[in-house]
Amino acid sequence: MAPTFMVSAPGKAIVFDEHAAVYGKPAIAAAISLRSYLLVATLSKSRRRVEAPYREAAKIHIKSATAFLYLFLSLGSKSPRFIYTLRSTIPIGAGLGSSASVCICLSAALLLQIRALSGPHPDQPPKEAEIQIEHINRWAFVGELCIHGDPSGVDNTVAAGGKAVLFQRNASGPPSVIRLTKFPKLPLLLVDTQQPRSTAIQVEKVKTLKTNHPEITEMILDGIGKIATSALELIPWADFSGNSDALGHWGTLISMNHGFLVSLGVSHPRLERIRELVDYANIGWTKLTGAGGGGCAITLFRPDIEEQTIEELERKFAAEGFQIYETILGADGVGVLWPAVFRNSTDGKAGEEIDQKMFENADGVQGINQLVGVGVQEYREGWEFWTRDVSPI
Ligand SMILES: Nc1ncnc2c1ncn2[C@@H]1O[C@H](COP(=O)(O)OP(=O)(O)O)[C@@H](O)[C@H]1O
Ligand SMILES: C[C@@](O)(CCOP(=O)(O)O)CC(=O)O
Repeated sequence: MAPTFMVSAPGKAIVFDEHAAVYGKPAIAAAISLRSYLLVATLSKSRRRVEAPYREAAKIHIKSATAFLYLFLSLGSKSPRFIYTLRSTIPIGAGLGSSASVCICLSAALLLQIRALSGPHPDQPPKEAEIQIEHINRWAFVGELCIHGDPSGVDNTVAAGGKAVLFQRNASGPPSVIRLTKFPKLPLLLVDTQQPRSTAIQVEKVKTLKTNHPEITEMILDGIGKIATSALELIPWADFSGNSDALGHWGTLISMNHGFLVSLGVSHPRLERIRELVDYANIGWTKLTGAGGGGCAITLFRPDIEEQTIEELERKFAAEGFQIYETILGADGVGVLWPAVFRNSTDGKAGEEIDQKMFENADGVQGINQLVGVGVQEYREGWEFWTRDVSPI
């Protein structure tokens, strides 16, 4: 009987150049340490059934249940004796690529079950690892087609390989995607306005602005495009540890990028409130991420911020109904915990299997992170990742 195992994949944040990306400018999206986790447990022979990963048939789950069924019927092992249990720490519908992360988990788990992947293991040649990542990514894209209709493929590419990508739309074909394997791991505050938003409406807003004020809007879009280029130039050589100017340089670019997005009309009073509170606390540089009009803001921390200042700010956010996440930018891509057994443990659980009940009962984001997390506060040993060849940037 195959052991119980687990796979995990990150969400994403657009770090530079949303909206300008629609008009062919380069944009940078990076993996964040909020993740989906999928536990695959084998049933005994007497219990032959397939259990879908969503316990409540809530409307919001229907699309991803469809993706699961499509992938399961395309890739599923001939012996349907498994329970797939999905838990996630990524807010849904907030522009953080939750569905792509789910699809990467489903695709990786199903491909592992039919033994169509090799690794991950520490000695695996990067070229071979790259092939596995792409195999997972392509099937995940099929799942994304079920959920999003016509996605660009950026979210699943980031969730598969982690770190970050530079993507650029192409008038005559699919977008070009360059993997940024040297992208730094940076602590990030992610604040969810809890304000629902529609990407299509925000994109339409910019289109109308461009029709009514073509010259000025194009100037703004050009300006935004130059921001990603400038940010990119720093990656190969910069030290982002806080001992150099690199972090401040990126911080300035983040603030400038937000200013441009405000002038395109895609911010929201709740997003501006986040920026105001962060600016008063003077802890970092803030911009909206994704389509805007609600959704999330990201703050890159200045170096040497006192924990107390962050805690005070977090209290203010909570009092005003914002949801906060301390995350890492440039997180790892798809990972595997095989078998799903505790390796390190301060609670005397080392060697114990992480079973379905334990996973289901984990209490919220914190509970999931404590149990199996590869996030910020927790890093459970045993997770392995396919590691790509290091690119020049
Ligand atoms: N963890 C999840 N569980 C169930 N369904 C999900 C999950 N994540 C995403 N989805 C489905 O995918 C849709 C798109 O969500 P998401 O990827 O978060 O959108 P975006 O990143 O564009 O804001 C949701 O409306 C929901 O139907
Ligand atoms: C506004 C835009 O640039 C990014 C939208 O991001 P999201 O849907 O919020 O993840 C649209 C796009 O590039 O397709």
